[in-house]
This record gives sequence, structure tokens and C-alpha cells, in this order.
Amino acid sequence: MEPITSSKTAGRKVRLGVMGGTFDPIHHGHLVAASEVAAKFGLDEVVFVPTGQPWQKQHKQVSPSEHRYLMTVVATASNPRFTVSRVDIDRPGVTYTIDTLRDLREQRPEAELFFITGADALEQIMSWKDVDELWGLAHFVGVTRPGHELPDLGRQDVSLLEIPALAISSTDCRNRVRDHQPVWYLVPDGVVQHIAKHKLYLETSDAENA
Ligand SMILES: Nc1ncnc2c1ncn2[C@@H]1O[C@H](COP(=O)(O)OP(=O)(O)OP(=O)(O)O)[C@@H](O)[C@H]1O
Ligand SMILES: O=C(O)c1ccc[n+]([C@@H]2O[C@H](COP(=O)([O-])O)[C@@H](O)[C@H]2O)c1
Repeated sequence: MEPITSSKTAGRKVRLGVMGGTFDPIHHGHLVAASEVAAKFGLDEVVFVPTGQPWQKQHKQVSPSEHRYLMTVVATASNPRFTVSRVDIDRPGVTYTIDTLRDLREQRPEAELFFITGADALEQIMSWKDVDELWGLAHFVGVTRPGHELPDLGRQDVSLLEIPALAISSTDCRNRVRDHQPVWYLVPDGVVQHIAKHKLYLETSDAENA
């Protein structure tokens, strides 16, 4: 996808949001988080980056990356400022944000990066690979999420943002599909259809989602 350029960005760096996630499946909580941060921080674009192999979810069954990538493309297609990157799913091995940000900086040297993360992921950030080097690569924006405290890391390069509370999780969506409950309006319509067409999540077990 070509970078978004316009007369609005002439003479200044493109402000690029980075929304990383397993997206198994992508849901409206992810989309609202990206949209709210884009509005608050004046982002020109938000690139959604589905993880390859999320190392902190290795105890869980994660759907094939091509399904997660396609659902992310379908979910973001209608928003001209949303794009999707394959950097993490095309890189062999487990996914680390340090690699995500280095690759995106190489691909998009004109951009200033804003990494978007929910409160639960921000709580874990000190356990991420090479965390001390992460801070120099992007500004981090932590958003509120029901059921999680937004931690104050006491850093100037981390902003905290309250967003409309959507108590939606991918785990709950997978369990609902398995239990033949609707996921309409929790995920975009095209994602409901992708899940049904490819019979995703019918075999998901409680143990896998524990
Ligand atoms: N409802 C939500 N509100 C705000 N942020 C969210 C919400 N759901 C997910 N996020 C954030 O989006 C990013 C990607 O999340 P992820 O793909 O793991 O979704 P999830 O719903 O947490 O999945 P799972 O239930 O499988 O763990 C993380 O930073 C997470 O904190
Ligand atoms: O870099 C790490 O060590 C690291 C550990 C856990 C999660 N992350 C990133 O955090 C984002 C949300 O991850 P997840 O597992 O909640 O979908 C996603 O971009 C992951 O690659 C990154």
C-alpha cells in the first residue's frame, strides 16, 4: 500500500499510528481504539499489524496468520486512513514489537510512529523484548479497556487516553462462535461472514482460551 501523502502532510512528518494485535478475530474494540487515538493525536494513517507468532500467547491456539490478516483487511477496508501491514506475519519466528517498529521505520522513514496499545497489553510492556530500546522507536499510547487498570508508567513518551468502553474480546468472540451465539455487531459484518465461510472457531476449547 502506498503511504498516504497529501497537501496536509507537506512540510511535516506523517503521523503514523501502529495498532498491533493477534486479531483472532479483529473486533470493534480494536477499531474504536485506533479511531480514537487517530482523532486525538491527529494521525494521518493507522497501520494494523497482525502478529505472526505471538510469544506470550503460545499456550493458546492461534488461527493461521492468513485468516487473521484477511479479517483485518476486511475490517479496515472502509476507512481510507486504515491500512494493514504484513511485516509481522511475513517475518519468520516469533513476533516482537522491537522488530515491528524497526521494520516500519525502515519502510516509512518519513513517518513519526505512535504505537497503540490497550490497558492489558500496556500492563505487560515491561516484559516485552528489548523494552529499553522500544521507547526510542515510537511514542506509545495506552487506551482504557473494561476490566483493566491503565498503568501509569511515569514516562513522558507514553500517553494515556480514555476511550468509549467496549467490553469485547477476541476470546469472547471465539467462544461465542463455538457456542453458536451471534457475534454480529461485536465484529464487522465482513468478519462475521469470513468466520462463517471458513468455519473458524467451531473447535475452540475452553482450555485453549484459559
Ligand atoms: N475492547 C478493547 N478496548 C481497548 N483495547 C483493546 C480491546 N480489545 C483489545 N484491545 C487492545 O488491542 C490490542 C490487540 O489485542 P488482541 O488482538 O490481543 O485482542 P484481545 O481481544 O485482547 O484478544 P484475546 O481475547 O484473544 O486475548 C491490544 O493492545 C489490546 O489491549
Ligand atoms: O515485543 C514483545 O515482546 C511483545 C510481547 C507481547 C505482545 N507484543 C505486542 O503487543 C501487541 C498486542 O499483542 P496481543 O498478544 O495482546 O495481541 C502486538 O503488536 C504484539 O506483537 C509484543
